Amino acid sequence: MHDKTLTELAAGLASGAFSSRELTQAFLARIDRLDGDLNSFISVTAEQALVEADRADAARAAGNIGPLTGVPLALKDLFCTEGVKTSAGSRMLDNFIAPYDATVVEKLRAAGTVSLGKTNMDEFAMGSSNENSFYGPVRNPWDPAAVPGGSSGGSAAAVAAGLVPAAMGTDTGGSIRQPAAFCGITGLKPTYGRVSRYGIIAYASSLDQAGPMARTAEDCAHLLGAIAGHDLRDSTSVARGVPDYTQELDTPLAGLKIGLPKEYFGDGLDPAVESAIREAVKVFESLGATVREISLPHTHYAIPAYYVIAPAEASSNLARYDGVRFGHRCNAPEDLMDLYKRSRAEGFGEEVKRRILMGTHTLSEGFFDAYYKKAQQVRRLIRQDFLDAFDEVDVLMGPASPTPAFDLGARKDPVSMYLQDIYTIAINLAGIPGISVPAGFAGGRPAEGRPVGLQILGAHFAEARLLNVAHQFQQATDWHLRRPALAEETL
Ligand SMILES: NC(=O)C[C@H](N)C(=O)O
Repeated sequence: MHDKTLTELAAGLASGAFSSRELTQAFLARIDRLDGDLNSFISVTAEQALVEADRADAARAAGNIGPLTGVPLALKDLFCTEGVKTSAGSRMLDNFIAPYDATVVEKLRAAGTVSLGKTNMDEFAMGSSNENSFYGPVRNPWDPAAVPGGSSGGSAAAVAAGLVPAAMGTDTGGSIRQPAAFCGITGLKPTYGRVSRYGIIAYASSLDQAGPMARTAEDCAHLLGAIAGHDLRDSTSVARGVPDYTQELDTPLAGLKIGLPKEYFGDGLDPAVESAIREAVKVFESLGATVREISLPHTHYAIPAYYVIAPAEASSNLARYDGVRFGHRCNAPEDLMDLYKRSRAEGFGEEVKRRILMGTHTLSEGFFDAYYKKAQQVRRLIRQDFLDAFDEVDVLMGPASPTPAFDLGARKDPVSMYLQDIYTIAINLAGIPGISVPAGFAGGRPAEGRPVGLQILGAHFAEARLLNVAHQFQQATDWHLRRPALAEETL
């Protein structure tokens, strides 16, 4: 069962081929057997999952069902889940049991899905390799020497290894798309405001957005439909109807106008990644699309702008972890100052501290105009680049990441890690949606056989179009059906 897509599993449940309990048990057994080395889960909530599965089976028997009733999935460990540890990959929240459900979790539960547990991630979603987790690194199912990407690395690895058919991630600067690319799965970052952020542990509030990670675009379409929508508890969620994202999947692509941003094919792009992307573009041409070069002239400002804005917002969001109300508290504090200082020094890891320091500096008096304000102005120019591009073309395409997955421990310098985000970050700054789909494999050592992701970008709220374009590609190719050897293992 583990080799089926979410859509196929939903059909199997509907036809009575298996029950949600059987499905849930099968995936739990796989997690039990295969996750020791992968480390993709922080918490497995087996007991609760079986209760939810039985509830789904009972609902089905009563005829009270939706398209996702009884389907298992997993949640990145920054979605608050009532009564379940929600750590954000940090020692700071290792003892935090969330008192309520995030809106995404509430919606998934209302849709009848079954959560198998919480997946590993870079601490507070800061990272591109999952090496910044308090719970240890995650391994890439395609090659245990490689990272799975980050920060939603646990979600990506769990789906790629067939431990769960789908998982939720979040994307602030690439955290869904880059790990999806590294692990050979499909990951969608929706438009900012499409999905409620209520109950998602905040990193950079003007950029954070939740989205689905699964085998196929079709699976992502079902999941996005379940989690999208306006929420009074998140003032940045947009009051706009949620379409049926599966409806346009089969629309033919004849006449589709594709733009290739020339800045996404420049220095630093791995040749194997480039050739996979160019081959993928040819597939679209064979489906009747036209292709032209586009320029996004402010692209090179995206990383500097993001690494001012994101740490600034993080330094403010993370001020709440003070050891007083919840989270890690140091032993025997001498006074309040000592409590703050030691709780934070012990609770946060190195990268989180680095970003809090950077953010506090750029927001401090005398520096605000030079850094934060300027970065916001640059952000506006970056957004305008995309708006101009979408006057000319329907979608943009390029690589999700400049390289395939790199080796664990290979990038020690934080700047070289930040450069990983070169093709993903501008999308968050502009607030537009983006999807990464499997598009081939790298050749040559050490990346031989590691997946490559094609990134497809659309205008604000063009998710249905992106899913259509991605689905048509998946009808014409089989990259998304390839499995790492680990995932072939049956029980
Ligand atoms: N959170 C993300 O989207 C990942 C990004 N690499 C960051 O560290 O900020």
